[in-house]
Amino acid sequence: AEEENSKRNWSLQDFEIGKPLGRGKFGSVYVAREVKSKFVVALKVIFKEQIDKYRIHHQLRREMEIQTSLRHPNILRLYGWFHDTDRVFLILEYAHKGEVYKEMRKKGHFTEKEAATYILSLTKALAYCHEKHVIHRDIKPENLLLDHEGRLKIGDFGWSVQSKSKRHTMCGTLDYLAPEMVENKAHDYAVDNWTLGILCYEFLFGAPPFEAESQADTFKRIMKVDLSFPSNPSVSLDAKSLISRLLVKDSSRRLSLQKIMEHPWIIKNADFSGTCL
Ligand SMILES: COCCOc1ccc2cc1OCC(=O)N(C)CCCNCc1c[nH]c3ncnc(c13)N2
Repeated sequence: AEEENSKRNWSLQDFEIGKPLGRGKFGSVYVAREVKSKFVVALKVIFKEQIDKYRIHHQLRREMEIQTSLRHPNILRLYGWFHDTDRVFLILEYAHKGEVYKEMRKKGHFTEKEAATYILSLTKALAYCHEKHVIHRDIKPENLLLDHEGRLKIGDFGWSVQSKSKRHTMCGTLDYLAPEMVENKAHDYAVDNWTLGILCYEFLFGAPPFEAESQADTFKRIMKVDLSFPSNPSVSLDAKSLISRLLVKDSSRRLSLQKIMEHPWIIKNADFSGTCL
């Protein structure tokens, strides 16, 4: 059934459009239901004039080819796409519980069990991407989604690249960028390891570690790896040790994805089913 669905050329008539799920830089996302199968999806609508205006044809095409080719429980599926005269439509897996960062804001910060479960899910998804030579480079809370079981899904591949060599292009908001990216130096897979450290800190404390009033100050704090842990909320030494092994300036010395999965804090706290209900 799946293969004929992915080959089928879909059109807007095949879907009933539901509530809007949010607006991104290039388009809006809606809940939608495929009329015949009653299968619920997320439909991302991108206006062709925006694609032309921001000249993102090739990046969008690469991103869609990447996301279509990836099959992992912690990566949002891209089932297919279609277009009409002025819009491109992406047919995506629907994440019922929405954006991780909204959940984080609501709670202030996650428990060590929630944080460890999300970090483990992300690490597994990144290990899968890296073995397929895909570097994400733009993982931030608003790109992370939760399905109906509370399972984490990486939502959009804003700046992912198929790469074996080092990459140079600048991208993403500063808070999550590794020093070698902020310095616009050559970078490789290890940027995602750095970002895992940033996210682990933010999940536990409610804000990223190098946050500052200005981008210039954030830049300085990243370059110095100016890392400090507030005493409130109180966080275990194991968690701090993992974060300190990821937020390392020398990208070759950051803890590997395999070692993250074996870290005592992950083993002790993560729910290996990924749902942590
Ligand atoms: C070129 O695009 C590649 C794919 O990008 C996306 C795929 C799916 C997305 C969001 C994507 O990009 C970011 C974006 O548009 N927003 C930040 C606005 C909407 C936020 N999502 C809210 C949301 C809630 N339940 C969901 N279930 C599935 N997908 C969702 C959402 N969003």
